[in-house]
Parts: sequence; C-alpha cells; structure tokens
Amino acid sequence: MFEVLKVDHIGIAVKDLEQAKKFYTEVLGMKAMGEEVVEQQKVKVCFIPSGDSEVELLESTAPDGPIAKFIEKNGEGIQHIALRVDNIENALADLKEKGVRLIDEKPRYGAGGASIAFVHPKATGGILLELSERK
Ligand SMILES: C[C@@H](C(=O)O)C(=O)SCCNC(=O)CCNC(=O)[C@H](O)C(C)(C)COP(=O)(O)OP(=O)(O)OC[C@H]1O[C@@H](n2cnc3c(N)ncnc32)[C@H](O)[C@@H]1OP(=O)(O)O
Ligand SMILES: [Co+2]
Repeated sequence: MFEVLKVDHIGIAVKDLEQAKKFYTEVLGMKAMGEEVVEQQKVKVCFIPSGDSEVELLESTAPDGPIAKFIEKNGEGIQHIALRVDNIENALADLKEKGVRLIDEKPRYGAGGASIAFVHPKATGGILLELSERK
C-alpha cells in the first residue's frame, strides 16, 4: 500500500542554472534555496519553493547525463514531474506488480536526502515521473 501525497516538484532542465534562477528570483520574486550537486544523476540543482511544492532547476554536470541529453533533444524545459509518496518501497513493489515500466527498481539518492525512483515516460503517457519519499 502506498499513497501519493502531493506534487513534490517540477523538474526543469536548464543550460545555465545561475541565469535561469534569476527569472524566478528577480522577475517572479521567489526565494531560491541552496544549490546541490547530485553526482549519481550528473546534475547541479536548485530548489525554489512555491507553497507546498517546489520548482527544481537542473543543470547538467556531464555531456552524457540525462539533463544534457534532454536539452540536446528537446531544448530547455520541463524534464520531469515528481510526486511525493508516503512509502517508496511499497510504491515500487506495487507498480512492478502492475507491470509498469520502471527506470529504477530500487530507490536512489535524491537531492536533500530524499529517496527517489523514476518511472519511464512510456508508462505514464509521456511524462518522466519521479517518485520521492522524505523521511
Ligand atoms: C536530483 C534528482 C532529484 O529531484 O532529487 C533529479 O530530479 S535527477 C533528474 C535527472 N535524472 C533523470 O532523468 C534520470 C532518469 N532518466 C532516464 O533514465 C533517462 O533520461 C530516460 C527517461 C530513460 C530517457 O533516456 P534516453 O534519453 O536515453 O532515452 P531516449 O531519448 O531513447 O527516450 C526514450 C523515449 O522516451 C522519451 N523521453 C525521454 N526523456 C523524456 C522526458 N524527460 N520526458 C518525456 N519523455 C521523454 C523520448 O522522447 C523517447 O520517446 P520516443 O521513443 O517516442 O522518441
Ligand atoms: Co527531481
């Protein structure tokens, strides 16, 4: 059993994190949190909270990383949507049982210490879906 709790964040692929951040902070007047490099995903990220959810800006740290590949193919823009779940182990077991195509069968390290796993866009109607649990 698991439950989806909320939209955790919207992941936006950008070429230049500093530059992209300015739109949210200077134009929209939002407050950016600190940056973090997540080596496993080959990204540098910055979260910008909005109410109970966040915008996640992602800049690639390597030319073969998922964000670099996404931008090469599609240009900058929304790369994934993350839903917060109450129990990611249960969620993955449940989706697997339902035959849903998973990218990660086991939780991986996510920014800020979250446990995350990705579901393939072919299984969701075209959206790369991140599941995220925070203890
Ligand atoms: C730090 C962390 C956090 O929040 O804590 C993060 O967010 S890390 C965020 C960055 N990390 C990740 O994205 C990790 C998970 N992503 C991946 O494993 C990969 O990017 C895949 C999603 C499997 C795509 O891989 P790759 O680009 O090699 O595959 P591909 O180009 O052959 O794409 C296969 C099909 O999926 C589609 N496709 C690919 N990426 C997509 C995306 N982001 N959104 C929607 N559709 C997408 C392609 O158009 C293609 O469809 P057609 O066949 O119809 O043309
Ligand atoms: Co994310």
